[in-house]
Amino acid sequence: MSAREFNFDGLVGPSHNYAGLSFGNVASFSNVKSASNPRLAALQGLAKMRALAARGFAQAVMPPQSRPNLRMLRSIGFGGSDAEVLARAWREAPVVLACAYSASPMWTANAATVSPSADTVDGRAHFTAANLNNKLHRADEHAQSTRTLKALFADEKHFAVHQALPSTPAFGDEGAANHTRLCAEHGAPGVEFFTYGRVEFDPSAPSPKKYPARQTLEASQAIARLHGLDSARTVYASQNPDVIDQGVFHNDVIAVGNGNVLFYHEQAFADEAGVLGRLRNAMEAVRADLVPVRVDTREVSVADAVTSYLFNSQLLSKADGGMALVIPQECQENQAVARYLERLVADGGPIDELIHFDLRQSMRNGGGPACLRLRVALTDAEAAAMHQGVVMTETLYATLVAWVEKHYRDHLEPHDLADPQFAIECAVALEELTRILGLPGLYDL
Ligand SMILES: NCCC[C@H](NC(=O)CCC(=O)O)C(=O)O
Repeated sequence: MSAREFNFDGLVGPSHNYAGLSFGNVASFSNVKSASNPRLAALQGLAKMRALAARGFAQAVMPPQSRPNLRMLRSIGFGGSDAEVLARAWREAPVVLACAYSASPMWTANAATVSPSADTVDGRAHFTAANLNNKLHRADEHAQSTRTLKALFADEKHFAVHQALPSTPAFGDEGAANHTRLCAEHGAPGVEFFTYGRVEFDPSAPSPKKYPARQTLEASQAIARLHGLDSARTVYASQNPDVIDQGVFHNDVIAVGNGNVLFYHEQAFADEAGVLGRLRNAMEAVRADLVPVRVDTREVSVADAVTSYLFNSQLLSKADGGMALVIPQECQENQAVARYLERLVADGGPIDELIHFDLRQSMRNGGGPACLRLRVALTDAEAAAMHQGVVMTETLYATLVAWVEKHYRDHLEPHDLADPQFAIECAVALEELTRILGLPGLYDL
């Protein structure tokens, strides 16, 4: 059956800020407490959505989550009126207040793992919201992610939306950032490729020493079961723990796949040859040949990959049969990466075009083009059955730009989070957004 891959990009929320909350994510740590520009962040994200939609790629928008997360603050003992909760949290636990204000749901690659209907036993598209339990500021996202996915993909004839896995270290799950689908074409059965950083019940398995491994094998296996995947077409691979310790906190910082192409760094996996062998075998079952595009360390070091986010790119199939790599402009500012990319598109391989965007506001928190989008391959019938108000069009783009310009601040510093007026501003903005997107009751306020 023919299908198209929709990219659901996260709309950056009005409280986008830099709080250094993600230990192991180099950019987040280095920009702690610097001033952010939520308006610019949202406009940069929207510009990417619009440009890709205008090129004919299927593009949709995923709404932000409601911030501040007063429910979380109240659950840990901050009481009284909303203003009192915020004032006391600011006084006693400013980092926790920043967690309650994080706009991190903008990185929708972490919202869920998605298995298209061509891969699942019941022929429905399956979604499991990621519990993101490794970080306080992200650990509550799954509740709204589930709610949002249920609102967008409500038709149970076509879609199954699962609750997040139990929120315990054994089931650490970061969603599609550690999940890749390889296939001959989006509508055909594919191979689902899960990467993990740690195995809870095998202490002898490789794991990083310095930074946390956010995804476990047990979580990936649970998702494959929930989605009803065929074990012959499901591959698990350990990330290389040494690269996690160099800032590769998600596999999508060092590898990206699309169609039958896997673009990856030679140090991405603990056992490169074994992984490629298993992928090749699994792909035989779907009559597709794996095309690995391997980047050697002598061409691009892991450090250059982490600062430029070369692999946190989107790899998109074009109508002409080629593939475009959607990269952040940091790739062109890094000499080794820029030189590599020139050769890549000239060498006659599957990737023949570069599309670059200024996503600096997101990049400063460690989120590149790939972090900002959730891939959902949908047949025509499924695409017609999902909520239509989020599909990116020129009209929606213009409406959202006007909405951002009306509601978003262009300068946000840590102390602004203590201002009760700011919480009201955020609530008013999202209330209007539910009307723009035609999603009344989206938020459980
Ligand atoms: N897929 C990209 C995710 C980036 C995200 N950054 C953050 O949450 C940084 C937030 C801050 O530090 O304020 C993370 O590490 O999970």
